[in-house]
Amino acid sequence: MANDSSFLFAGIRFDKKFGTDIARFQKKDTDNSLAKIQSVIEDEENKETIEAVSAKKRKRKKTSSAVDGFSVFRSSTSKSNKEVKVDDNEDESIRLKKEQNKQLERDAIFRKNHNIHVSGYNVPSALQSFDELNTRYKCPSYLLRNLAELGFREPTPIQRQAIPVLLQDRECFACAPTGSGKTLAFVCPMLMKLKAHAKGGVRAVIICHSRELSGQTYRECKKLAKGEKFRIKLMTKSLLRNADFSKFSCDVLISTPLRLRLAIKKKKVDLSRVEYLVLDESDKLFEPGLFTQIDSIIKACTNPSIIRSLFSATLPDFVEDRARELMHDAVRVIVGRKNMASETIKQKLVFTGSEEGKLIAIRQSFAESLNPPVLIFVQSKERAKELYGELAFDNIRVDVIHSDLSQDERENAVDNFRAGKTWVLIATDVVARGMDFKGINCVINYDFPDSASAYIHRIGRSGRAGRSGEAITFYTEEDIPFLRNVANLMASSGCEVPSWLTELQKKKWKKHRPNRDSISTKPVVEKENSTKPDL
Ligand SMILES: Nc1ncnc2c1ncn2[C@@H]1O[C@H](COP(=O)(O)OP(=O)(O)OP(=O)(O)O)[C@@H](O)[C@H]1O
Repeated sequence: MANDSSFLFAGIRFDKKFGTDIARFQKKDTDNSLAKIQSVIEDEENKETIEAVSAKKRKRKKTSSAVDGFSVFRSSTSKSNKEVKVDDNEDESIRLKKEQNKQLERDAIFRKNHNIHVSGYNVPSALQSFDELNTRYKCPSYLLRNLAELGFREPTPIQRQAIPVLLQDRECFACAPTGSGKTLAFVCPMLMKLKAHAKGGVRAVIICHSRELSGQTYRECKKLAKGEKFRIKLMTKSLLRNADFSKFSCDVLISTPLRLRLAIKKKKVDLSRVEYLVLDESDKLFEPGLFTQIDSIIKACTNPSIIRSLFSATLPDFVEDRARELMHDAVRVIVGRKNMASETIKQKLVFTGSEEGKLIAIRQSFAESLNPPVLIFVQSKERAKELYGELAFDNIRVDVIHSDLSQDERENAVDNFRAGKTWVLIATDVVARGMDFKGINCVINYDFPDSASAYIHRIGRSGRAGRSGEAITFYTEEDIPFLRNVANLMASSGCEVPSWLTELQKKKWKKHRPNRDSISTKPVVEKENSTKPDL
């Protein structure tokens, strides 16, 4: 089964470019207004009703004319009961078919208005509102209350479509822009399906690529589950070390791949009863470094009725292939276009000439106007330390996060930045994905990102949940071969890009991490002694 993908989408046409599934509406639709489209449907409905009535009249006329001269008022009772039954059944099935077609049309128009594209057999209608969670799926009141308390009034497009898909026990792989609410899109149906706490091993698993994201997802789950006694666990170092996994039981377990794999191998955690498995940031999880761990987790989840889902803001073809190998009868949900930067972010490219130029540019820009919070990305932990060493004494509340720090230090760095105690956070790609720092005003790519997905995820730390944001990308001579790739991403998300940029030569973007000159301007001895000041 693993390698036979064709049956997964049996009965559907898999349109990678999504052009055809909306084309027929584009033909009719010159004005995007839903009201207008709906009135067209209603007109169509009226027309169909009128046609159906006249057809019935014609039919009746035909029946009566057939008996003309015998009795003009001859009623249908003159037909045998069997004939009447066949007629009624036919009418009923025509009516049902028409109703189904109308619903499909309404669904397609609704999706088009919310920029949702789906592929898959029999995809459930998207949610019109959170109220439908109750009317269609009997959503428990604690969850509706929590949604309201969190201020979530309307579902986001990914939530509108992915929630009903998962609630109808369909596997799903989904791609939606950064900051568009994917976490709720998988946590909400998971809690609804689990219903209440139950004993019996691990019931649901969410895998996140980093400890920071696992912690954040854990907190989001807790917020959504408030008021219901679920056992939600985060696989921390101490849990991994101290738990008796032979008796381990929880409703939702959130973990990084490495920790869960260790728990499977060394502690024999039992995942055979897992009913829901979510791979968040799935393209990252399927990268070579993590794939073996993910593979062993997937294999350990042996429950035949498991529902698996994959979510990310970037969905490369190799992940789609994996998803099709892995999943049964899956629904593919794409919001907007695949692999696109969020449209709410104003993006800029700045030529700095050299490494020195970058430092001058950043100092100048902070001196002119520093509008915190600002997140700065560099390509390695060494460079993060160096830049921190430069900015730490510039009278700016700056901190740094990278993988050499202890877990506590990493958590403190994130918490202080979230709380506004830190204005500028220097980071490696360790926080480029998934992290929800509310209200980041600006992301600076101090070092050019090494791939399209790195660019999309890094800048996606700003402009979240419909807010606006800004992203500035520094480039030097070394980055010019890859400039066009960023320019294309900028253009496709609606930013103005000078034409010379998009006319540059095309170059395949393969992990671009050149050896850059040191950021540090301090002599070596002083550099070694520089410590991190308290915030
Ligand atoms: N329906 C909603 N209405 C308003 N805000 C929402 C809604 N759903 C989620 N949010 C908020 O949107 C923000 C982004 O959500 P989330 O972190 O789930 O995004 P994401 O799509 O997973 O992003 P990324 O791709 O970067 O991981 C969060 O602050 C979350 O609380």
